[in-house]
Amino acid sequence: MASERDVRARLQRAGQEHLLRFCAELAPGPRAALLAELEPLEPEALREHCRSAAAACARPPGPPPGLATRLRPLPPERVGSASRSDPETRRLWEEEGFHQIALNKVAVLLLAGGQGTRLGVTYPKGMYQVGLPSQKTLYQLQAERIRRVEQLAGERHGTRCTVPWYIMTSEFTLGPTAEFFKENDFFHLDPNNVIMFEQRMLPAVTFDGRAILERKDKVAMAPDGNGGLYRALADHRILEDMERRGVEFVHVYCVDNILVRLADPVFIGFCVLRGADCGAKVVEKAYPEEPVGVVCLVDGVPQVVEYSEISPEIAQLRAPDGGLLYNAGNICNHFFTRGFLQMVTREFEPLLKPHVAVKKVPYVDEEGNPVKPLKPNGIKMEKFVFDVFQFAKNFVAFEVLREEEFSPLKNADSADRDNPSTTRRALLAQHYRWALQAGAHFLDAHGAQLTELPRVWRCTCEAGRSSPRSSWTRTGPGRCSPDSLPDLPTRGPQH
Ligand SMILES: CC(=O)N[C@H]1[C@@H](OP(=O)(O)O)O[C@H](CO)[C@@H](O)[C@@H]1O
Repeated sequence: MASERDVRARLQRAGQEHLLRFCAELAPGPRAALLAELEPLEPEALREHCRSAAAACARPPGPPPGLATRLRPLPPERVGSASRSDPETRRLWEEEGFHQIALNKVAVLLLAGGQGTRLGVTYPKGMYQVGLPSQKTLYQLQAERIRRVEQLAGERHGTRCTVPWYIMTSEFTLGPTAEFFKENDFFHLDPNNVIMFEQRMLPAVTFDGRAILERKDKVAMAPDGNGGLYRALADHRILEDMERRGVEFVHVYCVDNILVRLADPVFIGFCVLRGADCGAKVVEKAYPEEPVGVVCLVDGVPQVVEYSEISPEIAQLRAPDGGLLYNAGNICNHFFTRGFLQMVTREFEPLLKPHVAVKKVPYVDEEGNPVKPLKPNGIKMEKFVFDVFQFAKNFVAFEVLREEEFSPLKNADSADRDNPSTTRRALLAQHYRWALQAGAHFLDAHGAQLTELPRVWRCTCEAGRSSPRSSWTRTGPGRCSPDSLPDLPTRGPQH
C-alpha cells in the first residue's frame, strides 16, 4: 500500500492535495481507507478529469448549438419492426436467434451499477420488488427469463444451452448484489455462468474543478456511467471470458425494464441476419417530453440524443404523418457482436466524450462539518453506453411494441409514471395476455367466465399489432382466477 507521502505527491501533481486536508486527524483505520481510495487515481487522469468537468460545466447548458440542423430520423432501411413485419419474416428471425442461442453463442449483459436515486432506494434496483403476488424481484424475473430462453432453445435444437449472464455492478451494487444472488441460490442458474464485475468510480467535482470530499475520510465518488462498460470489460478481461465460452453476440440491457426479453431470439436473429455489428431496440415515444433518448442520425451517423440533451423544440417536431419526427425511443436494449466490443475497448473507448450531470453532492466544509447541499454543487461525469453506435459499420434499430417490451422502473410511486405500480401492472397485463394465448379462461369474482378482454388489457396478435380479440376467442384447459392478478380488472367486459 502507498504511503501518505506518495499519495500526497500524486495529488499535488493532479492539483487535488486538498483531499488530504483532514488526513492528520484521522484514526489509522479511516486514514488507511482514504489512502486506499486515492491510490488508484492516476495523477494526470485525475487532473484532466477535474479540468474537463469544470470546463464542460462552464459551457452554456442545453444541446450544442446547431444540433437541430444536424439531426435526421433514422432511414427506414436501417429499421426493422417486430410489429410491422409479416409473421413469416418474424419466424425466420426467431429461428435464427434460437439457433445462435442453441450454439451457445449468445450472452446477456446487465448494466446494474446505478444508484437508483430517482427510485429512492439505497440498495441495488435489481433487488427491488414491485409488489407482484409472487414477490419476485427484478433480478429474479430476469434470471427466470434467462432459464426459459435456454430451455426453449434447448428444446428446439435438442441441446443443452447456456446463456451466460454478465452483470456490471459498481462499488455501490457489487456487494449487495453478490450477497443477494448467493442467498437466492443464483435463482437456480449455475453460478459459473453468472459473472459479476465492477465498473470504475470517478470523483465528483466542484464547479471550479476540485474533487469533493464527502467525509473527512472519503472522496465523493460516482460510477462512471453505463458507458463505463467498455473500460470495465477491459479491466476485468470479460471479452476474453466470452471468447473462451464461444460467445459471439451480446444483448446488453439496463436493470429497470420489467418487460425486458433477455436474449430475445427475434432481436438477435434480426441483427444476425442483417449482418449488424451493433443494434438497438426502440419503441415509439409516448409523448414529446418522455425521458427516453432518441435514436437518430447526427451528421449522417447513427447515434442516440439523450433526453437530457435534446431541446423541447426538437422533441416536439412532427413528421408529415402527424407523429413525432424523432420518435425512436431508446429502451436501453442493445445488440453488439463480440468483435465490435473488442474494437471499442481497444480503439474507440478513449474517444467517448463524458456527459455532465450537475448534482447535489454531500460534502464536508472547511471545518470538516458534513453538509447536505440544497442546490446542485457538484459535477458527475458519465459516459453513455450508446455513444459507441457512431463507430458501428452496420447499425440497425429494431422497433418493438411498448406494451410487450418496455415498462421501466425509474421513480417512486409518488410520480405518475414509470413507478412500481405501472411496472407491476405492465407485467401482470403481459402475463394475462400470455395466459389467454395459452388458452386460459379468466373468472370474475363470482366464478363466471369473463368473455371479453377489457379494452385496457388488449392483447397483441401474432404479427404484434394491437388487436383486442385475436387470442381471446381461443379456449383451452387452463383456468385462472383473476383473484391471483390483483391489479387486473375483475369485472365484466368494457367494450
Ligand atoms: C445513458 C442511457 O443509457 N440512457 C438511457 C437510460 O436512461 P436512464 O437515465 O437510465 O433512465 O434508459 C432509458 C430507457 O429506460 C433510455 O431512453 C436512455 O437513453
